[in-house]
Amino acid sequence: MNTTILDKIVAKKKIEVATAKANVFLSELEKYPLFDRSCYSLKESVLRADRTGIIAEYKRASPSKGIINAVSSVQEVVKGYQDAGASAVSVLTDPDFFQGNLADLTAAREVLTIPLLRKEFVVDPYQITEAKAYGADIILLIATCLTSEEINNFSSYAKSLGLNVLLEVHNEEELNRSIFDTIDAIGVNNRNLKDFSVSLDHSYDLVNKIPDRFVKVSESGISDPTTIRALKQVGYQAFLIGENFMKTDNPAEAIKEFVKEL
Ligand SMILES: O=C(O)c1ccccc1NCC(=O)[C@H](O)[C@H](O)COP(=O)(O)O
Repeated sequence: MNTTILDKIVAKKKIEVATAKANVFLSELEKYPLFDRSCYSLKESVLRADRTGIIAEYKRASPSKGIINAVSSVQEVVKGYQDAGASAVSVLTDPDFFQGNLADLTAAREVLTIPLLRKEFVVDPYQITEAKAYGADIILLIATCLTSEEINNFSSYAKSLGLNVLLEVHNEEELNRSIFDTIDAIGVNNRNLKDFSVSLDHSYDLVNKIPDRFVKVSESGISDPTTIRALKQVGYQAFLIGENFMKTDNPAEAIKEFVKEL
């Protein structure tokens, strides 16, 4: 069987987490000042009429596109996202494939009063403790990378810390084996993480299969306000957008212009 980039990301992630665990014990993370904090609710933020439903992402690079934006500062960008009406902000913390880090997450937390997602490939509950300790309100669980048992256990642990849980699926099989009451939001990733093809059909095909008690999120490949209007019509409440803003010289300005067209 061919090894995909996703396999490589997950393999590298397991090594990264083992190193982190050896360097900073879990009991130490639990003493970090940001760990003892109540989290902003993703659902409440998404439902607010004065916000757009956009979960705007800070993304320096990606496996599919290489370098996207190596210059814009995290605080300037995420503050701009918030000021433009984003419902939440997503910050990638993977260093090897996305050029992110946990310091970016804490820097974002310092300037935000809206929910903050740690965008990461979670393979171990230690990363969930880290997410809280470094300032996140939301964690992502990617069904493609996890068993049903892991999704159940990891989401229960995240809820016990007061975090919001966003589950990411790409097809019906993943959706059907991943629904637990400890999940707050379900995101349909329009990008196939194995071959990077992008199609909004995934969002349209799955929307009515997601129970209405979950916040419905459409993720990736969104570059046009018209697409958001169409996705809203079929039942999506939130929209994860990264590259479309980050590929510009001024992501904060780009979201402002985008929102004017909604
Ligand atoms: O973006 C990639 O190339 C990628 C490759 C492999 C795994 C994950 C990947 N992206 C993570 C994301 O989920 C996106 O950053 C996010 O949905 C925003 O997508 P976009 O608006 O298309 O930047």
